[in-house]
Amino acid sequence: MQPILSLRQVSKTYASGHTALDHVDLDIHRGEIFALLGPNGAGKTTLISIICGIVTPSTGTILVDGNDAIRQPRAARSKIGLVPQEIAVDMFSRVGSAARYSRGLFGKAPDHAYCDQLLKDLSLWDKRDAKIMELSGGMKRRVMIAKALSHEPDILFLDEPTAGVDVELRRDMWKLIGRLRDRGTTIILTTHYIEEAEEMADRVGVINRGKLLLVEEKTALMKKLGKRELDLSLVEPLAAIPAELGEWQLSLTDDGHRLRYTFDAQAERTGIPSLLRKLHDLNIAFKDLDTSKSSLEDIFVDLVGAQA
Ligand SMILES: Nc1ncnc2c1ncn2[C@@H]1O[C@H](COP(=O)(O)OP(=O)(O)OP(=O)(O)O)[C@@H](O)[C@H]1O
Repeated sequence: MQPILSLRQVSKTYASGHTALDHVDLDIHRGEIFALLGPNGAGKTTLISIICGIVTPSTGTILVDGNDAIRQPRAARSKIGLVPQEIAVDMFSRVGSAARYSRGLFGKAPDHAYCDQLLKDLSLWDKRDAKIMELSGGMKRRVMIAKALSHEPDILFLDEPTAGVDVELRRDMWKLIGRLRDRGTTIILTTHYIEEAEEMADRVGVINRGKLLLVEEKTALMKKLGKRELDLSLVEPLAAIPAELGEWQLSLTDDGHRLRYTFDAQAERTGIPSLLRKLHDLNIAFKDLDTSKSSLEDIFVDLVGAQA
């Protein structure tokens, strides 16, 4: 299937001389949730702004559902809903009219039933007569989403959708994004909450200093780079790892009180039973054991750290 969004060799050097994007190639599949991860200043907002026609790229081409974002900006933009990082709405307008008004800006015929349904889906229906300034931060964010969806876009960009919102609202937001995807909307979100990508995304892209370092299926990425660790708290500290334990990948921490075994999370045989037997044979006793899995966060820190 044709990608819904296709970027080729997109670069942006601002007038200041700063290169915010450096030859980015990216295809987004129809109907997926794609999370773009990157630290502050990595180029995420610049990338979204270019796709939405807000910033002009220095080089490169962008096709939005077959429309050239530079030569056919209106057609390209009509396919996209954008929820920016900053809440930017007319605080005096009423919730009920915000989506209807935004729809009009895209030149779409009024469809009150559709706009009302949006408010219901976003749990804003009870607030339809409230002024936007009377809403909580989380509710204002929902209004931003209603406005972004008002013209029935196929692609929804969410720039840091849950920055500064509490845990409960974040979970609500994730559910909402899941529902939108179920209805066929392609969702691209930027985040520096790795947990968000881990929870939601089908694919993950990692960007740092304007370069797209990697694009991968989330589960494949976690399989490929994921490691597991088994930590044993020893009864007696060890000065060194005995030679008899050479076949396992072990390290000593905590002044020899802790023996750590790192193994491939996906391997058929973990090697743990044989390691425990060997420890028993060597009279190395432990009082506690703990396992952990490397998260997307560990993988991300390794990737970005390697580029530093
Ligand atoms: N208009 C501009 N003129 C000059 N430099 C800019 C401009 N806009 C952004 N930059 C710089 O480009 C780089 C990328 O910024 P961008 O906002 O795209 O990053 P980001 O990944 O979205 O970061 P954040 O998560 O902090 O929003 C930063 O170093 C930023 O200072």
